[in-house]
This record gives sequence, structure tokens and C-alpha cells, in this order.
Amino acid sequence: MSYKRITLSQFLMDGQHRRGGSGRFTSLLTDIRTTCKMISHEVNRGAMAGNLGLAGTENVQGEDQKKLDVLANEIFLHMTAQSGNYAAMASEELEDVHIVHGASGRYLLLFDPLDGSSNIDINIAVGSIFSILHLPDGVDCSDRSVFLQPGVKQVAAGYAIYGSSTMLVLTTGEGVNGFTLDQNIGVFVLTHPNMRISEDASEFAINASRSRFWEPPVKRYIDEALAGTEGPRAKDFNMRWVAAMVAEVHRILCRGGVFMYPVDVRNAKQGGKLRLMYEANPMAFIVEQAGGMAITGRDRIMDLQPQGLHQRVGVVLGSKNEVERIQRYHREYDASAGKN
Ligand SMILES: O=P(O)(O)OC[C@H]1O[C@](O)(COP(=O)(O)O)[C@@H](O)[C@@H]1O
Ligand SMILES: [Mg+2]
Ligand SMILES: [Mg+2]
Repeated sequence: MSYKRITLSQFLMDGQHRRGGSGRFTSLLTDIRTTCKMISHEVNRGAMAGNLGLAGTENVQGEDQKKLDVLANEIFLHMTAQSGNYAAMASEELEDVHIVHGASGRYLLLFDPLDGSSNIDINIAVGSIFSILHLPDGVDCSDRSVFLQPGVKQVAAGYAIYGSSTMLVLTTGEGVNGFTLDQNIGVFVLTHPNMRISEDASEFAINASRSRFWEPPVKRYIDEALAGTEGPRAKDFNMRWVAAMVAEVHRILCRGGVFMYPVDVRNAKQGGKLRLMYEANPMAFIVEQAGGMAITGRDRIMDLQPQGLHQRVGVVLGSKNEVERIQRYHREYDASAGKN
């Protein structure tokens, strides 16, 4: 037989056998797989199911919730509670942690149920992001501080992208693999084994409408890229902005590049735009596992000691040599400004 399709379940079982392990990843990721399939279905039904538009409510961060933000959050909470793996969860859409009553699970789940919400109504890619942490022994999961573990402690992380096809991309700390949903049979199939981010790139993604708020090192990097073959980089750059971090990271995994949502003078008070625990950390884990780098501009994201569940942070991630360059520009600027 030469039928070569490998499903997500088979892939996880293989990993389990290889490690001689307990099958915890198979179990931990089963509910997430189903969750993402259900959200994908709702995203696809769009206007037909009345899924577009505002919910008429605000989340903890004062952002208008879309109907699909609320629905995706409910699907996550409901579906991932089934197996009893997770003792508690935290979501972009919930102010406080959600305790799974009666669960003896030893894991914590953090998620952004619908990333790129502004794309929902215009039929452009959106996604879901998740991060899995251990619940330390003897700790009460109702204490929200158990969630405040640095990104290096993640046991698994990933995202689903609901684009021209639905994909699940994940890491358990042994590289990054991508699975495409075969809509006809409802199964995720391994289509992107061992995803790697090229070390060099000439494509960047940043919301340029904020350029007047940028710090000098960010401005320097973008100005040099825009100068193209006539500038110090002596090559032309391309630019993209999908306004969904999931889609930007996915593009970078597929063809390299840099994504930046830096701290700037306008968002500095709140610490940046993107959330550390369920956006930056899981994406940083994926990016590093694929050979890329993820920093705040200055520091490695996964080393940060979180201070709050909904903490925001600057994000610069992608191709290693470009991210290193941006970090160097920050260091040079700090040195010249006498900050060190
Ligand atoms: O509105 P902007 O500046 O384009 O911001 C886009 C960014 O905001 C986000 O949409 C935030 O995520 P949510 O949609 O989950 O709030 C990121 O995915 C994206 O990179
Ligand atoms: Mg998001
Ligand atoms: Mg969101």
C-alpha cells in the first residue's frame, strides 16, 4: 500500500510511541482539534448563520466584541472542558480565569478564541491561538497567579488559521508541524511537516499608520527597508499587513519575513497592543521552534515573567537575521541615548 496521508491523530500517536510517553499530547490536543473544526465551521457559515457583526458587548480590555469572538470563546470553553485535561482556562474574552468544575486535570489552557476580529465582516483570514501550561502540583488553580508562568514553560502551543483552507499548526517542543483540514472527511492531514522559517528575508509586516508613534530603532529598520536597493540594505523589500497575527505568522512560517507590533509612544502606557499570555507567548514558541526569533524589540518574549493575565507586550518576530538586526538597532539606540 502506498497511501501516505498522515492524520493529526496518527501523528500524535507516533510521537507518543517515539517518546514512549503517556499519550498526554494526544489527549490534550484532541479537544483543541475539535474546537478548531467547530470554529472553522462557524467562520465559514458567516453571514448565512448571522455570525457577522458586533455582539453589542465589550471584553475586559474595553474592545467591542464581535458575535464570532463570543461564539468562538463559548466553543473553546465548552469543548475543551469535556476531557477533564484542563483544570482552568484563561481567554482574551474573559476577565477572570474559568475553573473547570470537577476536573482533575493537571494543565492550564490559555487562548485567543478569534484572532484578527476586524477581518470577520470582510471575509479575510482569522484564526485561534492557544497555549498549554502545567498546573504545578499542590497549587490551587483558582489562584490566577498560577497562569503567570513565562513562555519557556509552555508544554504545547499552536494556532488554527481559517483562511482559504483551515489549518492547525502546532508545537509540542519538537519542531512545528502544519495540518490542513480535509473538509469532506473532517480530518486534519499533515501537509506541512517540520516547518522552518528562513533565516533571511525581505518582507516586513507592520501597521504603518502608526509610524509617527514609532521608536527610533523601529523607524530606522523600516526606513532602511523602504530605501531598497538605493539604501544601506541594498535590496528591495516587500510589505504585507493582514491585521491578523495568525495570518502574519503563518505567512512567515511559509516564506519568511518579519512581523512587528512594537511598543510605541501611543500604546506604551498599556504595554503594547498584543497580549503576552495568549498571543505573544504561543506564537513565540512556534516561531522559535521553527528556527526564528521572537522578541519585544529588546528582550526574548518567552523569558518575560508575566505580571498579569491580560498583560500586553511589544512583539517583533520572524526570520532570525532580521529580528537580530532589529534587536541590535534597539541596543545601539539605547546605548546612544544613555539608557544602558
Ligand atoms: O488594528 P490593527 O492595528 O491593524 O491591529 C491588528 C492586530 O490586532 C489583532 O487583531 C489583535 O487580536 P484580536 O483580534 O484577537 O484582538 C492582531 O491579530 C493583529 O495583528
Ligand atoms: Mg488576537
Ligand atoms: Mg481575539
